[in-house]
Amino acid sequence: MRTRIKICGLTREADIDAAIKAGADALGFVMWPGSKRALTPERLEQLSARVPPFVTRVGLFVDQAPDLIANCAPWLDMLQFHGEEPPEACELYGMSWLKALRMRDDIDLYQQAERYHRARGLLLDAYRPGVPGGTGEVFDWSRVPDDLALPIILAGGLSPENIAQAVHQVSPYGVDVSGGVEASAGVKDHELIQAFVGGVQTADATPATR
Ligand SMILES: O=C(O)c1ccccc1NCC(=O)[C@H](O)[C@H](O)COP(=O)(O)O
Repeated sequence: MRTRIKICGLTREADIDAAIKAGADALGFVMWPGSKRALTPERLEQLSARVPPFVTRVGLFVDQAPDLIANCAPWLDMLQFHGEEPPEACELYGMSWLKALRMRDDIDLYQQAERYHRARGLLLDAYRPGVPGGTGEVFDWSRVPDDLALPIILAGGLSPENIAQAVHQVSPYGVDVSGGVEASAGVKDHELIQAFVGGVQTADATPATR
Protein backbone atom coordinates (compact mmCIF):
# COMPACT_ATOMS: atom_id res chain seq x y z
CA MET A 1 0.00 0.00 0.00
CA ARG A 2 1.33 3.43 -0.80
CA THR A 3 2.21 5.82 2.02
CA ARG A 4 -0.28 8.68 2.36
CA ILE A 5 1.15 12.20 2.46
CA LYS A 6 -0.03 15.17 4.47
CA ILE A 7 1.52 18.61 4.05
CA CYS A 8 0.85 20.71 7.13
CA GLY A 9 0.86 24.39 8.09
CA LEU A 10 -0.43 25.82 4.82
CA THR A 11 -1.16 29.54 4.76
CA ARG A 12 -1.04 30.48 1.05
CA GLU A 13 -3.05 29.54 -2.05
CA ALA A 14 0.06 29.00 -4.16
CA ASP A 15 1.39 26.49 -1.63
CA ILE A 16 -1.89 24.58 -1.68
CA ASP A 17 -1.68 24.39 -5.46
CA ALA A 18 1.92 23.16 -5.28
CA ALA A 19 1.12 20.50 -2.68
CA ILE A 20 -1.79 19.17 -4.73
CA LYS A 21 0.22 19.23 -7.95
CA ALA A 22 2.98 17.24 -6.22
CA GLY A 23 0.47 14.60 -5.09
CA ALA A 24 -0.40 15.36 -1.46
CA ASP A 25 -3.35 13.40 -0.05
CA ALA A 26 -4.13 15.80 2.78
CA LEU A 27 -3.46 19.41 3.74
CA GLY A 28 -3.17 20.70 7.30
CA PHE A 29 -4.42 24.08 8.53
CA VAL A 30 -3.23 25.25 11.96
CA MET A 31 -6.07 26.94 13.85
CA TRP A 32 -4.17 27.43 17.11
CA PRO A 33 -3.39 31.16 17.51
CA GLY A 34 -0.08 30.47 19.27
CA SER A 35 1.44 29.18 16.01
CA LYS A 36 3.36 31.21 13.44
CA ARG A 37 1.27 29.29 10.89
CA ALA A 38 -2.08 30.10 12.49
CA LEU A 39 -5.11 30.95 10.38
CA THR A 40 -8.27 32.80 11.32
CA PRO A 41 -11.54 31.00 10.54
CA GLU A 42 -12.11 33.54 7.72
CA ARG A 43 -8.76 32.70 6.16
CA LEU A 44 -9.46 29.00 6.56
CA GLU A 45 -12.67 29.44 4.58
CA GLN A 46 -10.76 31.14 1.74
CA LEU A 47 -7.99 28.53 1.61
CA SER A 48 -10.42 25.65 1.94
CA ALA A 49 -12.23 26.79 -1.20
CA ARG A 50 -9.01 26.23 -3.12
CA VAL A 51 -8.84 22.52 -2.30
CA PRO A 52 -10.28 20.14 -4.93
CA PRO A 53 -12.31 17.01 -4.14
CA PHE A 54 -10.54 13.90 -2.84
CA VAL A 55 -7.90 15.95 -1.03
CA THR A 56 -8.53 15.91 2.74
CA ARG A 57 -8.63 19.25 4.57
CA VAL A 58 -7.40 18.76 8.13
CA GLY A 59 -7.83 21.39 10.87
CA LEU A 60 -5.34 21.42 13.78
CA PHE A 61 -6.46 22.43 17.25
CA VAL A 62 -4.83 22.60 20.68
CA ASP A 63 -7.26 22.41 23.61
CA GLN A 64 -9.53 24.99 21.98
CA ALA A 65 -13.11 26.01 22.64
CA PRO A 66 -15.81 23.82 21.06
CA ASP A 67 -17.46 26.92 19.56
CA LEU A 68 -14.31 27.83 17.65
CA ILE A 69 -13.88 24.28 16.37
CA ALA A 70 -17.55 24.09 15.36
CA ASN A 71 -17.15 27.38 13.45
CA CYS A 72 -14.25 25.94 11.46
CA ALA A 73 -15.85 22.54 10.84
CA PRO A 74 -17.76 23.46 7.64
CA TRP A 75 -14.43 24.12 5.90
CA LEU A 76 -12.76 20.90 7.03
CA ASP A 77 -12.97 17.17 6.35
CA MET A 78 -11.07 16.03 9.45
CA LEU A 79 -9.94 17.36 12.82
CA GLN A 80 -6.50 16.85 14.38
CA PHE A 81 -6.13 17.35 18.12
CA HIS A 82 -2.70 18.33 19.45
CA GLY A 83 -3.49 19.08 23.08
CA GLU A 84 -4.73 17.15 26.12
CA GLU A 85 -8.23 16.68 24.66
CA PRO A 86 -9.94 13.61 26.13
CA PRO A 87 -11.60 11.30 23.59
CA GLU A 88 -15.06 12.67 24.43
CA ALA A 89 -13.95 16.17 23.38
CA CYS A 90 -12.68 14.86 20.04
CA GLU A 91 -16.05 13.19 19.38
CA LEU A 92 -18.22 16.29 19.75
CA TYR A 93 -18.33 17.31 16.09
CA GLY A 94 -19.53 14.20 14.30
CA MET A 95 -16.37 14.32 12.17
CA SER A 96 -13.38 12.09 11.54
CA TRP A 97 -10.44 12.98 13.74
CA LEU A 98 -6.79 12.19 14.42
CA LYS A 99 -5.11 12.36 17.80
CA ALA A 100 -1.60 13.77 17.79
CA LEU A 101 0.64 12.22 20.45
CA ARG A 102 3.96 13.70 21.42
CA MET A 103 6.58 11.05 22.06
CA ARG A 104 7.43 11.71 25.71
CA ASP A 105 9.87 9.18 27.17
CA ASP A 106 7.13 7.58 29.26
CA ILE A 107 4.34 7.38 26.67
CA ASP A 108 2.58 4.02 26.37
CA LEU A 109 1.35 3.89 22.78
CA TYR A 110 -0.75 0.76 23.35
CA GLN A 111 -2.57 2.48 26.20
CA GLN A 112 -3.09 5.61 24.07
CA ALA A 113 -4.37 3.57 21.12
CA GLU A 114 -6.94 2.01 23.43
CA ARG A 115 -7.90 5.37 24.97
CA TYR A 116 -8.33 7.03 21.55
CA HIS A 117 -9.71 3.95 19.80
CA ARG A 118 -12.34 6.00 17.94
CA ALA A 119 -9.66 8.11 16.22
CA ARG A 120 -9.07 7.45 12.52
CA GLY A 121 -5.36 7.37 13.29
CA LEU A 122 -2.60 8.47 15.65
CA LEU A 123 -0.15 11.12 14.54
CA LEU A 124 3.16 10.59 16.34
CA ASP A 125 5.23 13.73 16.76
CA ALA A 126 8.40 14.78 18.59
CA TYR A 127 8.10 15.93 22.21
CA ARG A 128 9.43 19.31 23.22
CA PRO A 129 8.09 20.65 26.54
CA GLY A 130 5.68 23.56 26.03
CA VAL A 131 5.47 23.18 22.24
CA PRO A 132 2.33 21.37 21.01
CA GLY A 133 3.59 20.65 17.48
CA GLY A 134 5.55 21.82 14.48
CA THR A 135 8.89 21.47 16.32
CA GLY A 136 10.85 20.36 13.26
CA GLU A 137 12.46 17.75 15.51
CA VAL A 138 12.85 14.02 14.85
CA PHE A 139 12.16 11.39 17.54
CA ASP A 140 13.59 7.91 17.74
CA TRP A 141 11.60 5.99 15.12
CA SER A 142 12.55 2.64 16.66
CA ARG A 143 10.03 3.49 19.42
CA VAL A 144 7.09 3.03 17.01
CA PRO A 145 5.64 -0.49 17.40
CA ASP A 146 4.45 -2.22 14.26
CA ASP A 147 1.33 -3.73 15.83
CA LEU A 148 -0.71 -0.75 17.04
CA ALA A 149 -4.44 -1.10 16.45
CA LEU A 150 -4.72 2.27 14.65
CA PRO A 151 -3.11 3.65 11.50
CA ILE A 152 0.07 5.61 12.30
CA ILE A 153 0.93 8.95 10.74
CA LEU A 154 4.61 9.68 11.31
CA ALA A 155 5.52 13.33 11.95
CA GLY A 156 8.33 15.37 13.43
CA GLY A 157 11.29 16.75 11.55
CA LEU A 158 10.63 14.89 8.31
CA SER A 159 12.27 16.31 5.20
CA PRO A 160 13.31 15.33 1.68
CA GLU A 161 16.61 14.11 3.19
CA ASN A 162 15.23 11.66 5.73
CA ILE A 163 11.81 10.70 4.36
CA ALA A 164 12.91 7.57 2.46
CA GLN A 165 14.67 6.21 5.55
CA ALA A 166 11.59 7.03 7.68
CA VAL A 167 9.19 5.23 5.35
CA HIS A 168 11.46 2.19 5.13
CA GLN A 169 12.10 1.98 8.85
CA VAL A 170 8.59 2.66 10.20
CA SER A 171 6.26 1.68 7.32
CA PRO A 172 3.65 4.18 8.56
CA TYR A 173 0.19 4.50 7.05
CA GLY A 174 1.02 8.15 6.36
CA VAL A 175 3.62 10.85 6.84
CA ASP A 176 3.18 14.48 7.84
CA VAL A 177 5.58 17.33 7.15
CA SER A 178 5.62 21.04 7.83
CA GLY A 179 8.97 22.68 8.61
CA GLY A 180 10.93 20.33 6.34
CA VAL A 181 9.27 21.78 3.22
CA GLU A 182 9.36 25.44 4.26
CA ALA A 183 11.39 28.48 3.29
CA SER A 184 10.14 30.17 6.48
CA ALA A 185 7.29 29.50 8.93
CA GLY A 186 4.08 29.11 6.93
CA VAL A 187 5.80 29.72 3.57
CA LYS A 188 6.32 26.49 1.69
CA ASP A 189 9.15 25.84 -0.77
CA HIS A 190 7.60 24.17 -3.82
CA GLU A 191 10.76 22.34 -4.82
CA LEU A 192 11.05 20.88 -1.32
CA ILE A 193 7.41 19.75 -1.46
CA GLN A 194 8.10 18.02 -4.78
CA ALA A 195 11.27 16.43 -3.42
CA PHE A 196 9.46 15.23 -0.29
CA VAL A 197 6.62 13.62 -2.24
CA GLY A 198 9.17 12.13 -4.65
CA GLY A 199 11.07 10.68 -1.68
CA VAL A 200 7.93 8.96 -0.39
CA GLN A 201 7.13 7.57 -3.83
CA THR A 202 10.65 6.28 -4.30
CA ALA A 203 10.62 4.63 -0.88
CA ASP A 204 7.24 3.03 -1.64
CA ALA A 205 8.69 1.58 -4.83
CA THR A 206 11.67 -0.04 -3.11
CA PRO A 207 11.61 -2.86 -0.51
CA ALA A 208 11.13 -1.92 3.15
CA THR A 209 13.30 -3.25 5.94
CA ARG A 210 10.38 -4.18 8.21
O1 LIG B 1 2.90 24.04 13.10
C1 LIG B 1 2.62 24.51 14.21
O2 LIG B 1 3.02 25.63 14.54
C2 LIG B 1 1.76 23.74 15.16
C3 LIG B 1 1.35 24.35 16.31
C4 LIG B 1 0.56 23.67 17.20
C5 LIG B 1 0.18 22.38 16.95
C6 LIG B 1 0.61 21.75 15.81
C7 LIG B 1 1.40 22.42 14.91
N1 LIG B 1 1.86 21.80 13.79
C8 LIG B 1 1.70 20.43 13.56
C9 LIG B 1 2.41 20.01 12.34
O3 LIG B 1 2.74 20.79 11.51
C10 LIG B 1 2.70 18.61 12.11
O4 LIG B 1 1.54 17.86 12.38
C11 LIG B 1 3.86 18.08 12.88
O5 LIG B 1 3.97 18.69 14.13
C12 LIG B 1 5.13 18.10 12.11
O6 LIG B 1 5.77 19.33 12.05
P1 LIG B 1 7.28 19.41 11.55
O7 LIG B 1 8.15 18.76 12.59
O8 LIG B 1 7.57 20.87 11.40
O9 LIG B 1 7.37 18.71 10.23
